[in-house]
Amino acid sequence: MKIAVLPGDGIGPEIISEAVKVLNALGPKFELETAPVGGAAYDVAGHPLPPATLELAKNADAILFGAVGDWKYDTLARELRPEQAILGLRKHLELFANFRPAICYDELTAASSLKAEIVGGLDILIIRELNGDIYFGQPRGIRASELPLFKGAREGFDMMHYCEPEVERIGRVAFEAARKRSKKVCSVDKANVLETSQLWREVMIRVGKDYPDVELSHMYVDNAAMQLVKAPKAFDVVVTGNLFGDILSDEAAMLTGSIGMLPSASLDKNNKGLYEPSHGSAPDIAGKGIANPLATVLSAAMMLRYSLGLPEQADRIEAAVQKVLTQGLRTADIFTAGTTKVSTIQMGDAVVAALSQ
Ligand SMILES: NC(=O)C1=CN([C@@H]2O[C@H](COP(=O)(O)OP(=O)(O)OC[C@H]3O[C@@H](n4cnc5c(N)ncnc54)[C@H](O)[C@@H]3O)[C@@H](O)[C@H]2O)C=CC1
Ligand SMILES: CC(C)CC(=O)C(=O)O
Ligand SMILES: [Mg+2]
Repeated sequence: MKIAVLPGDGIGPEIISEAVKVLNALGPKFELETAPVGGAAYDVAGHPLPPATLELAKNADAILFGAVGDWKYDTLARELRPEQAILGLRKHLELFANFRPAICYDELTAASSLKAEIVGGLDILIIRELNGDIYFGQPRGIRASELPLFKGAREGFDMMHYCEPEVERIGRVAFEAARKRSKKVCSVDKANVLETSQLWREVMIRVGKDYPDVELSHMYVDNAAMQLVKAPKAFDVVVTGNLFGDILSDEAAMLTGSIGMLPSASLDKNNKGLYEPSHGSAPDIAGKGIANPLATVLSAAMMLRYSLGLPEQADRIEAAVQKVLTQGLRTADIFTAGTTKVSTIQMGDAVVAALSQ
């Protein structure tokens, strides 16, 4: 089984090293091939997603991705920015279905910024559409305005856009996922204002008729943002577009204690996938050895389950993560009084040790 390993920038290489360490300790032999991506690729090849990296990703059975981006690339032309690498991979490989499970481990309720009774036992699944919306819509750009009131002033514009089949396919993914959980889907949109969302809602209702056993509800995104911190356990599967899903999943991350705990899977229609933590490259803590590698380790577990057909190995990793948390080991982002602070590498080592305990 061939895994493309793309560490990227910032904390990317630090957290990927720990996930690779865990994969190598499992038993099954994986063929791991590493390639530069993001700013690291721009530095060596002049492009954030060089053809060789894209080829490797296309030909692998799965992709393990760290994170891309750094402030030092912020002045580059948009097409050369590191973020284009992850957007490009998602688009080229048609990874349209992004699974972001937000689970609050009992041991981490104190690490959440919310009260324990609000987040204790939380287990929700955000399903974010990943190939459309305002992130990919055309036209977009910055130009001189033609608006009478602002004529000649610079204006920025991005097209929010969804085609009916795009909404339908992510809707089906969400309903199927809900069937394996508590049979509830909440579709989040802004249908009171946006045409795109009106279409989104109409399609969700139509697709929902094929899943009479699943309860479909709808919520405007502003209310969803509020309900996520008010009563997050009222949700089960949340399905939403690219932009709203990006924002809501970072919000949900804090319910679990830290964004360093939130893994993700980005899947195509055949369950080929890219696996990455939900967070970014965290340049503010890069190189300090304090990043939490667990979101990446848990993403590797999702990879074994969804793309590589090794659910028992995925279970082993998840059980090992549970064990290190029970042992009281915490990176700085989830540290609370009475627990033991460990580095990125120590956390990875502890997960490896827990695999055989
Ligand atoms: N998929 C990707 O590669 C993504 C890349 N980015 C890029 O990452 C860069 C930084 O973006 P930000 O908005 O700061 O988001 P970020 O997610 O990188 O960081 C936000 C905050 O969370 C903390 N954090 C993130 N991951 C952590 C971890 N594993 N352990 C402990 N703390 C962690 C950071 O230190 C920071 O304070 C930007 O260039 C952005 O474009 C952002 C999101 C996704
Ligand atoms: C860096 C962006 C392209 C995406 C992002 O923030 C995310 O996927 O969570
Ligand atoms: Mg994001």
